[in-house]
Amino acid sequence: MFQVIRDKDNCYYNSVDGSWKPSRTGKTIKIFSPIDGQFIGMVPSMTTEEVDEVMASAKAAQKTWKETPLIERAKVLNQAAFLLREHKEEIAKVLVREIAKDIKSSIAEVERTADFLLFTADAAKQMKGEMLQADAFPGYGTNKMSFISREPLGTVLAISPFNYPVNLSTSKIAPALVGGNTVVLKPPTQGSISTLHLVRIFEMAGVPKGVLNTVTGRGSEIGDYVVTHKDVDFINFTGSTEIGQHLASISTMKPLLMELGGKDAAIVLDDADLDWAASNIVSGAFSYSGQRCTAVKRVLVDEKVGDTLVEKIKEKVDKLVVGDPFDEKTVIVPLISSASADFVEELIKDALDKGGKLLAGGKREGNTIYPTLIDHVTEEMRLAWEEPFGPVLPIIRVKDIDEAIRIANESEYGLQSSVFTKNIDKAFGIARRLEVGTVQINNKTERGPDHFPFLGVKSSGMGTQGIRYSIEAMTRPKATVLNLIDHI
Ligand SMILES: NC(=O)C1=CN([C@@H]2O[C@H](COP(=O)(O)OP(=O)(O)OC[C@H]3O[C@@H](n4cnc5c(N)ncnc54)[C@H](OP(=O)(O)O)[C@@H]3O)[C@@H](O)[C@H]2O)C=CC1
Ligand SMILES: O=C(O)[C@H](O)COP(=O)(O)O
Repeated sequence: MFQVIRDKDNCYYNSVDGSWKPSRTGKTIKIFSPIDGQFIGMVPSMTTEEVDEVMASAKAAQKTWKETPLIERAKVLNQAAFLLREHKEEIAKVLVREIAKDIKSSIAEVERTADFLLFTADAAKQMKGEMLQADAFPGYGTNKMSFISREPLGTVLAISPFNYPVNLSTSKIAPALVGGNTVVLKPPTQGSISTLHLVRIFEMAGVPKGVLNTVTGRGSEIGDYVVTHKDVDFINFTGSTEIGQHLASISTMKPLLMELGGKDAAIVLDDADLDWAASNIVSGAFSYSGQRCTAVKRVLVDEKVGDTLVEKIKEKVDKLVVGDPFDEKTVIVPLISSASADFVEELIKDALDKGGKLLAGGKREGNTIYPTLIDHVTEEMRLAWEEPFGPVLPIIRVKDIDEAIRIANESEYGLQSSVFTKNIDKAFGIARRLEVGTVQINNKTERGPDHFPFLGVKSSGMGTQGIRYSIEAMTRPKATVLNLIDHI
């Protein structure tokens, strides 16, 4: 068992300049489990002075870290991957307690994160600079050459959401570090204990002093100060569109990479394999109780096959196991907070009040919303447009492909879409017209594998993540131009 540093009252410390520091003021935030409301621990609510210290340490450490050979930076990532695998059960259990993610998905999150680290270390070693020779522009000749290498940006501020505290922190930290940046990590408050376990792993893996630091505290209190801090050179944020837009409005002249909310549609054509579509839709919509940005959040089905598809979906929804996240069979877990459950209930009620047909669920116990399937959802209902971040799936029946594309594109979001059909020509034609970052043909919407580009358009994000893409986003080209004087 490895120890994450905390005091006798179970208050965790922050990683600052290579050591673990308690709150200087004694101001802390208590973390309770969404499963049963039990107290799990506390984290410091850091002050602006404490944040300044973190930023100064990251800035100072960057000078040495960027000169550290790539092979040494990559070794830290490889070692962290090894340690994560070694401690995956312990870390997964912390995830289960803190964010009520079912045990199978929690273990998968840790394993996936270890793979992410290994792949990032390798990808960085494959990246190359380039050389360009001057050409046709008037006044320039072949005596002029630009040697282009990649430079780190400085200090990256990483802000991660509650639903993947380990994985979505690492997807920012690893590409930033391997690119020669230092990192200040602001974890989600509900999820900060899991994240501090991850940071301890990095420390054990040999990350040098000041290279990876943490700032705990509520985003609503300390967030704006951190985001607008003069020593932050890049912001990598995953979270809600509302907060993302706020950060974009206050962070002037700082490059941003943001993955935000979604309302991913699964479009099902009349020639689709309906069994395959139904399995994908149910696992896409309900895993971790729908608390995934890429969850299938609406089905747009050709009315000719609507009844058959709905019957198949319902059969699977009825079998979803609701309950204890520590049980390997559980899929439907308590939502992260009662406010989230209230919001999901509100959307369900609105749909039912306006004529939606409840086929499954519609029941709540504490923060657990039973898997809910609502048929005959129309464009007047909020559920057609808003992101529930909970286990509720609306079915919208459409008369043809054009109507499906119109409704899919009318969303403010543009993360992903699925198209289920056996006609590959149609699939590509529809994919071309959908305003999203990724179209999945005959598969649920999902982020992985993690070396694919992952991005949202419209209100779903800015910039592109994915291993190589993230390294590129957190480094910049540096051009050194050679001018040959005696050019023959
Ligand atoms: N597209 C994608 O890849 C993903 C998108 N999401 C989206 O995220 C949402 C759910 O995640 P959730 O964690 O609730 O999202 P939030 O936007 O509430 O929080 C995300 C992070 O931002 C922090 N934060 C809040 N306010 C500020 C601020 N003013 N300045 C700086 N940081 C701040 C939060 O801290 P604190 O916890 O202290 O409030 C947390 O660490 C959903 O909308 C979902 O779609 C989630 C995962 C992936
Ligand atoms: O945080 C999220 O919701 C993710 O970025 C989605 O990842 P997943 O598709 O692998 O669950």
